[in-house]
Amino acid sequence: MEKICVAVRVRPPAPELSPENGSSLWKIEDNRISLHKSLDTPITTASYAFDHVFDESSTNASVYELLTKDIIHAAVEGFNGTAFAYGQTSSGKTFTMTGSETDPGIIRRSVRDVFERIHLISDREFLIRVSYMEIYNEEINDLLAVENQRLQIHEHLERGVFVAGLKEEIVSDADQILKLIDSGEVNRHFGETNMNVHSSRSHTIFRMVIESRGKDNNSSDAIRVSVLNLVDLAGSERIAKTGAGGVRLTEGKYINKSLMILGNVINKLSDSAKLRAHIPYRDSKLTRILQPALGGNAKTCIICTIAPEEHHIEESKGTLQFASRAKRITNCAQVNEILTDAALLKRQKLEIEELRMKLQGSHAEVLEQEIFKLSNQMLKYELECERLKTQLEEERRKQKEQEHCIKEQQTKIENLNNLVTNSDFKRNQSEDFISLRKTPNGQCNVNDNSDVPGTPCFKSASHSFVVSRSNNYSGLSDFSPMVNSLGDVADEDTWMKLNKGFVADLDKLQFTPAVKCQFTPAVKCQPTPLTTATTECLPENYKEVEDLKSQIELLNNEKEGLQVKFNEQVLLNNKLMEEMTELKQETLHIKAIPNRLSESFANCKDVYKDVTVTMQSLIADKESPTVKLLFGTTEITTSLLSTLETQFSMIIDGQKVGGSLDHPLSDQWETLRVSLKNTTTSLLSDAQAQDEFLNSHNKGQETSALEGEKLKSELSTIKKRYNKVEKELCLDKQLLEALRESHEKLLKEVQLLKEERDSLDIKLSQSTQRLRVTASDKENVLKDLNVEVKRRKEIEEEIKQISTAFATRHKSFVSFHSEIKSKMQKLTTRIP
Ligand SMILES: Nc1ncnc2c1ncn2[C@@H]1O[C@H](COP(=O)(O)OP(=O)(O)OP(=O)(O)O)[C@@H](O)[C@H]1O
Repeated sequence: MEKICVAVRVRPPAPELSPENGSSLWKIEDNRISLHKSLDTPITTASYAFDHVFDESSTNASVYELLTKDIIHAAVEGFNGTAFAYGQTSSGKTFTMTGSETDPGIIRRSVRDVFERIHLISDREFLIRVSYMEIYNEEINDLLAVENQRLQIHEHLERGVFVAGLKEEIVSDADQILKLIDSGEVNRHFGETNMNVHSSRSHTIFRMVIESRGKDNNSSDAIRVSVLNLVDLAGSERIAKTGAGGVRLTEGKYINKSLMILGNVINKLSDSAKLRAHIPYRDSKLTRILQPALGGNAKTCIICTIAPEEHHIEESKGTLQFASRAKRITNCAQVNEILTDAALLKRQKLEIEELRMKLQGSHAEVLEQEIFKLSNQMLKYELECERLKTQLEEERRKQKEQEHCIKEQQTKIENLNNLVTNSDFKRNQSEDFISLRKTPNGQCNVNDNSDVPGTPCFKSASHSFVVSRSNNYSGLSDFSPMVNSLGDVADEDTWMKLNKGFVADLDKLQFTPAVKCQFTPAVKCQPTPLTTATTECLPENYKEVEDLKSQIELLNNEKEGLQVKFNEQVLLNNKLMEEMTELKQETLHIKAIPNRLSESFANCKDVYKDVTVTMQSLIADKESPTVKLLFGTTEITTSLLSTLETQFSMIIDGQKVGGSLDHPLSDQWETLRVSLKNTTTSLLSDAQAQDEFLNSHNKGQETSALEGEKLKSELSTIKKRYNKVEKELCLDKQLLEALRESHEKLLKEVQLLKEERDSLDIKLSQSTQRLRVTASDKENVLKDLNVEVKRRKEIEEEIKQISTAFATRHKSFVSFHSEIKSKMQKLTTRIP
């Protein structure tokens, strides 16, 4: 484990502002930077120490030499490496990473240094690939291929986190890379703000993948692959100071948000491991890409840049606090090797041979193997747990999708039900109307005097036929454009919190309402045209409506069946979760075993020491060969015991211990137990023989007899202790056996559960398929119904026209009738 290397660099004051207050308020002494009030009084609360502090006169060459060089060299050796610049806008990040013509920055120096280094390594051959990307407004663009925009991040078991579709150029010399960088720079987003005429509006990541292998083509040689990331972050900015508006404002908001997430990640990582909760790497593309550099397996350095001007003091303090927290982060860098099968085999053989040499003639090997086996088992459990966890999460996601799908179906069915109810109601109305219009013998009584001029009034109760819109429609969410929803990010308060190490509540910064509605307009915004229809049913359509109704009932039944299956699936998943918890507990038990073994072993060591001390005290002639042999044996055994103790502590600390896995567990324990017993018994019997010998020679001498008694009692105490240790060992063995059995049982159960889950998965997918078919059926039904409604409307229109024509004709008939009548009256009056 090694800490991230953190340095601070103060840029020279801007020419137009210099000298603002005579001299800088920041004082640098060795690797410490502190804020001084005027008259040179230091402010104690604002004093920070880092790995390096570079003052205004420092050059990129010195920064590279002291901070980055080692990481670049390590990258050539196979370690992942990352260097990035962090700081407020215009504080000198790009100057540090890219540099100027006279003083090239870290990126250019690294490129040259990598090739110089490679030329010095004569026994390996190298393959270098480079890529250059930027994260602009939370979208990844390829700077080496402009057509590659909005690239996605993916995760792979072996490759880790990677950007899909990013162009990687294979290069053979430094100049080629520098040309590529120049071409990439052209595509980078820069913009002018009040703070910086050439301000980076995106985070850029220049990446070199360095692969190497031995030149002699030895099959035992592994391929080393390391990734070197050189990152120039965009600077945090206060909108009031940058005077940003329009595009610049949007960019500023995205920049501040991603830096805030980076700050959150650093905060969480700087907490002690116990307090550390979930690290929110996934909250931004930047933190996802930098994940290996932050708490991962890379060698990392951060250069935090600050502006010396007095009006930037608050921002500079924020940057220094960020740097202080970053300093607490530890990474676990290791050479990244890809081993071929042959290389792996050869390497393991060598390791085994080495161990054998080390522990030759001792039983420690058995213990070693045991330890290795145990650590392997633990690793296996942990991997299994991780895998099950991922599966479970996937399962839950599927469930949610299913739930969502079922809800949608429910809404549709409810709409259809409404429609059918509505149609029934209208049908009743129609029937009432028709029965009103019919004479008792079934004939239409259109000439009924009570209804003259007799136009049928289908609209009489039209308002009661209007069905209200579904909730889905009326409940459209108000969504604002994405940019406005980011308002929280860019305001100054939030910015200040960011700089003071405040952990932002990211939920506030989510785009949920706007984005959700943008992505699901079909679901949210779909109107339900049928339910707004104001139509009436005619008798000839009853049957069709009845058919539709029964179809809908069928669909409802099917939906209920699916719901039941879904509930079953939820239950099963819960069960799986319980099993997982049990498995975890088992793993904890197993993890505790090395501790217990270590204790038993320490006891064993004590007993052995007691035995040897007693033996030595029993022997009068210190120069005898027995004594020499005893001393020799004691030394060897003690050193062996110490080695084993170290191995145990390594296991407990979670380090890897080499060994072979050939023997079964119980055999190893048995061998150890027997060998310990034999050794101790032989030592004891020797000691007893010595005891008897001494006794026989000192017979009659009272003092010696007493001494003999004392020694005897000591020996019996030792014997008792030995028996106790032996029992403990037996118990441990039993415990291990029991744990192994329960683990096997659990594995079987997990297998069964997995099979069950798979079969449920299949059922679920079948159900989903059926649901889809049902949905399309429903769609068809809806279409039919639409057609029907249209037809009814047309009929209604026709009836209206007929009624109007009838009314006109009736009117003309009435007027004709009255005309005739008046004519007849006139004629009648004329007739004498
Ligand atoms: N150490 C330095 N020596 C000389 N000039 C510097 C130094 N650091 C920065 N500058 C100058 O200060 C100005 C701002 O620097 P730079 O563009 O590197 O800032 P930045 O932090 O990358 O800003 P932004 O985040 O807006 O991109 C530039 O004109 C740069 O040349």
